[in-house]
Amino acid sequence: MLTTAIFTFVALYLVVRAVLKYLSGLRAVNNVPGYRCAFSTTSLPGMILPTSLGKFWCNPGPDFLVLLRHSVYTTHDVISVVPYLVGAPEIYVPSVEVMRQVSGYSPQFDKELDSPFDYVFGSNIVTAPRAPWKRHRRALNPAFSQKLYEMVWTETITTFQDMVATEGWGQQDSTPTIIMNDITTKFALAVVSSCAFGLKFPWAEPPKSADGTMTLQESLVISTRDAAVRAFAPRWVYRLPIKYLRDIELAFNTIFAFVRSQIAARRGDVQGKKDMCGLIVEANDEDHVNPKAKLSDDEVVGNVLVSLIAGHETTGKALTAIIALLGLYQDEQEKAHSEIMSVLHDGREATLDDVDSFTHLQHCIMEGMRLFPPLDVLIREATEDVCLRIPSRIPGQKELEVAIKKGTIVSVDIVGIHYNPRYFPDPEVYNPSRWRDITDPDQFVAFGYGPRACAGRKFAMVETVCFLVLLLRDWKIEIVLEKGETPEEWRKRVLVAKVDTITLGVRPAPIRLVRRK
Ligand code: HEM
Repeated sequence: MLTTAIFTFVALYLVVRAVLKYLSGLRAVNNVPGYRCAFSTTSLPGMILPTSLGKFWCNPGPDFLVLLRHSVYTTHDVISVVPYLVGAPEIYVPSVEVMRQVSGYSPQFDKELDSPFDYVFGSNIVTAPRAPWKRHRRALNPAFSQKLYEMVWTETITTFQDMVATEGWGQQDSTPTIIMNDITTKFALAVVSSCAFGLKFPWAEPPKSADGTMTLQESLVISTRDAAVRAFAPRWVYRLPIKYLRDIELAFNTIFAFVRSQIAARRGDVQGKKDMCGLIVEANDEDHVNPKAKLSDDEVVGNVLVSLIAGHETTGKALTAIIALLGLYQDEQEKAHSEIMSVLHDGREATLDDVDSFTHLQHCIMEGMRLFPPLDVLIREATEDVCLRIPSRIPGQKELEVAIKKGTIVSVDIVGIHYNPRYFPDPEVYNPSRWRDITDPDQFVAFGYGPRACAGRKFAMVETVCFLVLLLRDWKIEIVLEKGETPEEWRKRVLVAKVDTITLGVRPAPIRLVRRK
């Protein structure tokens, strides 16, 4: 009897709580239409559970914007997600104008004040809200210097040569089928490890976990993909005999052991190298010269870890999409090749000073990142009640004013902006030359906007340009079709965007390199 009464009371309490949460969520987003579901997309369960938009069970999850980009915004300029169980109410907008309002310098918006990734990785430059972020940024800013970009250029060449030699492509006229995703992520990790941490990463022998069962790259892939599980699951679950959970435990142990060993080595290094890792460790010194840039022990670990993650997953995924598109659109590849040969007409090697001369190549890169931006949203939280001014998708219509409440998450939808026909006519078409006529630099949102824009933008661009110059100068990229498959069918099979908790990329992309005569 008593048990039934307690059960009924608890059930009633939960239902009332859910209804109140739901109603207050609707008020917070000013009743903007959208998805009504148990979990918000930025909550841990919302991130872990797959996207499902059924009538009886709705979880927008990580993929809904990619899946619905053709339908959602054809009828709405803004949508909301209102959860009744876990998470804050959310607004999504595919608008450059709103991005300026939300991701600019306004104190009305900040990064999420309680990011789940802070629990997993430690407070860091990427996820920290404004106040601690200033310290993080001061500590890391000096690392992003001309010296770093020179190192990125040199390391990209060295790693490229190591890759070609180790893979045995040097002696061949044509390579076997390559799954580009595997190559590019490993490549980007090798470059960032070397430039940011001074850790050489031989192509044949990538660093492994202490027991030799997991490479550093595998542990980073799992740590990023399953960060939400790590934040959500209690520690005891990792003792269960479930391979998936055991792998997560091993991945996190490997990555934390690696990062701590790098930090310890730097502390013992009296010369103190001024690369990214050296600067982060220095900012933790007892007698650090600038107290406004001092970092705690956990912040040191957090920053080293996210620099590794931010510096390789994104670049690797962007490179795969760009290479796959160049393989599919041979005319654009030939234009990029001709440009490279004309810049290097006297047969010399390219240098960092040449980067700006590869205009068409840069447009191919931007167009690839427009179609497949490695980060699909800029997530901010309203720090006070605020009115969003949202332009209409219909020419001549008045802008919409949406009053949202403090605590609402406002996500600037990068995919939505990059596929918005107001900014990019025929947005589905791969057309690198469109960038010749685009005068507003804010329309390219792949690296974010405002004070929190990507600190590694130049790092990534230098690496990507250098990689593609080396590749396209000597090799022709060809897509590998299945038996009876047409290039259009290959496009539909491979060039499909998928979000892996944090980053967006294409499906496994089979290509072949054919040596240019
Ligand atoms: C194609 C490659 C890359 C893409 C598309 C990319 C994209 C982005 C975006 C969109 C943001 C802003 C997130 C926000 O506003 O919420 C960001 C921030 C950041 N990125 Fe990147 N990134 C790339 C490569 C890199 C690299 C190579 C590094 C470092 C080596 C890096 C380091 C950072 C850092 C430190 C931040 C945080 C900046 C701050 O809040 O002050 N990124 N990135």
